[in-house]
Amino acid sequence: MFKIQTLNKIDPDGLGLFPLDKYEIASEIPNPDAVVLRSFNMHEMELPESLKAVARAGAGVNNIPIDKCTEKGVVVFNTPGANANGVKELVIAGLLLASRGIAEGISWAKTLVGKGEEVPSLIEQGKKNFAGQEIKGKTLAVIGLGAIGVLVANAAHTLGMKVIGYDPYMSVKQALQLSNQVKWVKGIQSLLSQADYVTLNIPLTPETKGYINKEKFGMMKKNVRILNFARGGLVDINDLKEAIASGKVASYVTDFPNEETLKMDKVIAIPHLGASTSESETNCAIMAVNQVKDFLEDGNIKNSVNFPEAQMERNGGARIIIANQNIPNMVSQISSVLASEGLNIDNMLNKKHENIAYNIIDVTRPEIDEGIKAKLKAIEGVFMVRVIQN
Ligand SMILES: NC(=O)C1=CN([C@@H]2O[C@H](COP(=O)(O)OP(=O)(O)OC[C@H]3O[C@@H](n4cnc5c(N)ncnc54)[C@H](O)[C@@H]3O)[C@@H](O)[C@H]2O)C=CC1
Ligand SMILES: O=C(O)CCC(=O)C(=O)O
Repeated sequence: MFKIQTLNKIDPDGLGLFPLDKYEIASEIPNPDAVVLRSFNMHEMELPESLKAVARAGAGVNNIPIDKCTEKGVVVFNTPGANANGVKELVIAGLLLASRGIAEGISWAKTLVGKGEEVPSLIEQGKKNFAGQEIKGKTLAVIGLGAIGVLVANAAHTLGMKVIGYDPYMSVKQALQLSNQVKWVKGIQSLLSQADYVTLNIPLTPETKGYINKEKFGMMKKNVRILNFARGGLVDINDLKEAIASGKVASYVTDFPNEETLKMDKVIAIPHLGASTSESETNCAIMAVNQVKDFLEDGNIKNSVNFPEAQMERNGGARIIIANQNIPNMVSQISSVLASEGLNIDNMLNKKHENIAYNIIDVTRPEIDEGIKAKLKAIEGVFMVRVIQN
């Protein structure tokens, strides 16, 4: 039986893919083989020795201690693109919220409760306070042309915006999906100096923390509107406060409010709703669960952020999976151990990601002695071994 711990509510269409004759699933469960989560912060959590996989039903993995997981041989998965359309739609709503007094106007209209027959005329008198601008013809700068950024860029173009994008690491797959009407800009200064609107669609990492700061505000035009549906930590909040006070920033729409931004003028705070649609939740959960199953049952890896892609058809025999440091002479030491046990390698895959090598080895015997694990683990540089019997 595999044990799955869920740290957030995971869509039942996904969780239902774990067959109950093979899997036990609970929010609290001793010795889990895998954790499935959304935004739960795992940084303070002790990682159980039994843990083999962590699956983020979503894109951002800044809530997961990736380095700690890697050291322990725990494979971390995410679900690239599975919620991108949900976020794109909310970013488009954000463009409109940043342009018109929609949020402020709605709050004001509610204050008229009790005014009876005067309400229609009060509405007509008060609406002048909430007038805005149209997005057509304005320039949107998209920072991060990944799954979400590309969808936002293409959609904004169809709404009549001039769209420019910046992503020094854009993948070929994303480049092929980007409309040829979106202008790819090489330098951040050039990008920001043209923008009426800026949308952030990059991950939060130690390198991108405080990415939008005093220096970047300095590159922007007056009255710029900023959309942050990526992570709160990407924006330096003290610098934002100054930029709002000086009139540089006309509106900051964020899916990640905190105590400070909630109190600030010109901030529209949304309670992290980017991926909160039934479609996104289902897509993410299905993808996360399928990836965990494939890993636990067959050692295959798809969409991991810390391990290489590795998929190999089973041959009907037992399978050994081994993770080791990516250093010379490992494969020959591993095969020597297997040969000394009289095991014949039928098929083998060796893949690398940064300083990790991952091996899938199928042998002809249907079952192998678990004791072999100790011998393989004793090889210097090997940090994870699993035997999957047929
Ligand atoms: N509000 C919400 O509910 C959601 C928020 N997100 C956030 O949005 C982020 C992006 O999501 P996806 O587009 O799905 O991820 P993705 O991985 O497909 O795209 C991220 C893109 O950012 C680029 N990038 C990384 N560092 C950069 C930098 N310094 N400058 C410019 N580009 C850079 C990458 O090359 C990549 O193309 C996630 O990491 C997550 O933090 C994602 C999903 C839901
Ligand atoms: O699960 C959620 O609602 C959060 C989605 C998100 O922020 C992400 O996928 O990075």
